[in-house]
Amino acid sequence: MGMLVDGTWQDVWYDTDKSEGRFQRENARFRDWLSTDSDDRFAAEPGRYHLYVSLACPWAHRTLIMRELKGLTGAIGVSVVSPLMLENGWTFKRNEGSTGDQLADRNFMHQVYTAAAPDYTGRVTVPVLWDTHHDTIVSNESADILRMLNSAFNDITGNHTDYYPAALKDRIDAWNDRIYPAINNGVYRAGFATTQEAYEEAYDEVFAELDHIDGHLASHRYLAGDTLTEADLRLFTTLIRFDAVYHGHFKCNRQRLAEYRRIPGYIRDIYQLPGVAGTVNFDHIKTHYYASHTMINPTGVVPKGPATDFNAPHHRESIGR
Ligand SMILES: N[C@@H](CCC(=O)N[C@@H](CS)C(=O)NCC(=O)O)C(=O)O
Repeated sequence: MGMLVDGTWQDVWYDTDKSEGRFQRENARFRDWLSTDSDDRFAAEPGRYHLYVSLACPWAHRTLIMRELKGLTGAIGVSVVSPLMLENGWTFKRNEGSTGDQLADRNFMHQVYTAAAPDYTGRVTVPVLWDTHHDTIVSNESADILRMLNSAFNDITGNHTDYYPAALKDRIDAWNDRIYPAINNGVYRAGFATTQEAYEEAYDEVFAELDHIDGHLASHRYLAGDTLTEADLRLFTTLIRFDAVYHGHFKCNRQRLAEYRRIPGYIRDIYQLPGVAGTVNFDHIKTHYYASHTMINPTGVVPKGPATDFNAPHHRESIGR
């Protein structure tokens, strides 16, 4: 674990000293957008853009699911990093489960960042959307990448399914605003807290929001109603990891999600959508968290369980109808 400082890699852990033990996520720095206009700098074209992802990472996972649902697997290539993130950060070690860097055969993810910005200072995160024409990073913000994949390639693929429809925009935005701090980032705030108070604050927020969601799902198949939207995809990647990782490793252990009434069926509903199960890799997920965060789990031993059947029937087809 580390970061780039003026383009040089430094092996340092998150600094929580200045924030009373609270983990604070850094904002993404590359925030350009793909365009449907062929004259624009980042025009959408098949074969031109590439995703750098970790199969362990919930933020990267969102972009892989959208790539599947939007029929973009042929148009956008993928490089998967090794699940272990140690002194060199994310690596492309093929003997540790990486596909290798499919574009330039680099050894480390930080070299992707310095290829785009030689004097970059900041964290080296996945996902990254890379442009092979300008040899640079378009975006390293998963929420933005999700929106781009949702709309920029529609005329190329003919897939016009909209996961951020105008009619549901306000509802989706409202859910995203709740779920990001309380759930997506909430589990990290619990897990990376270095004071009791910071941990308990995050833990309480995580379960208050999960309780709220479980209640909502009693009468709504998905967050925004009976339509699957990006808000569900953003929530799903945290939920699918919860019992395997966040419950134990991040100490979010008031209960397992399996003990909720509706959340387990909701997870299976999304898991069973065509293309989604293939994006879920529990080997990478568990190895990454338990073996990379050596200050939380110094032995690096990876738990075998839990044994959850995400293919069991979800019985949610008629909810809310
Ligand atoms: N805001 C980013 C966050 C991405 C992120 O934090 N990814 C994690 C992996 S789950 C990462 O690469 N962390 C490396 C680090 O913080 O040094 C997004 O949503 O794309």
